[in-house]
Amino acid sequence: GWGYGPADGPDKWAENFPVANGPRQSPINIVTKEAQYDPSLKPLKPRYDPSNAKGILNNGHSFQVDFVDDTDSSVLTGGPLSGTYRLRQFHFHWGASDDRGSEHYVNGIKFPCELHLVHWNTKYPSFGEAADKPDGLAVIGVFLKIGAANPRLQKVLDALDSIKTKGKQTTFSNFDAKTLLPASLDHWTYEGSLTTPPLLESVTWIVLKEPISVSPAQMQRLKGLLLFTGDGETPCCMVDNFRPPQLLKGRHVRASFK
Ligand SMILES: NS(=O)(=O)c1ccc(O)c(NC(=O)NCCc2ccccn2)c1
Ligand SMILES: [Zn+2]
Repeated sequence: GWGYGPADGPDKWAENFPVANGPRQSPINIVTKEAQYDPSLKPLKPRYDPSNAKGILNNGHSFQVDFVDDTDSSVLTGGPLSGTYRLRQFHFHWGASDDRGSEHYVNGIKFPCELHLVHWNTKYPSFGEAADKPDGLAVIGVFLKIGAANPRLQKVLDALDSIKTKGKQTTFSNFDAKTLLPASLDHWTYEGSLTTPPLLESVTWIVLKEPISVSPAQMQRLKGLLLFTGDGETPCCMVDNFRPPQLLKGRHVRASFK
């Protein structure tokens, strides 16, 4: 399988996933001066139902909180999107130390962590069907910066102790993903891809300008997760699970704000 180490990491992904060298790969470095304000972008409208939260899973390269996505009760509309996108899961990327961890950069600045809220276009019958269509997915990226402890993260962090190793999952109910979003929904948007294999070029990226806070102690708990291992193998810490920025290849980033 793929991972983030020297033998199976981002520099090796093109061997099994040639789209890694494609025209709309993610993440990217967002150069804010080159992002054009687009007044036609509508306000972003995340409408999430906390009762759709289902479970939390250690998938071996991150952990994700999964949502029931068989109705339109937790959806994203607006921004650059036409149509309705259903919330499927959210997950994080982070570093071994706080000087790295995010996938997107802003003017070359890295954040210690980045949250991704993954949605799929309901014009398709399922996530799997949507995952390889050019307008199939929409991911909201939220930067986390070191500061005051973020009480909204606590419930997620408290669940990590029960999913220490790859494949472990546990129920995770009644969680409002909207509480993880910052006050402002100002964003940059561009056409990109999944940032992990299979690197499908199906994602409309919506990267929020305003970060949310995370304390050093809270970051520490993320780093305590074990990954890339199943039970019984030598445990190693799940850290540095981020892909570096990819070439723009002629793409334009739009801004929803002046
Ligand atoms: N990091 S990201 O771009 O937000 C992102 C979002 C949703 C995803 O499914 C992935 N990647 C991921 O889950 N890869 C392994 C499972 C998979 C996902 C899609 C199609 C086939 N197999 C990455
Ligand atoms: Zn991600």
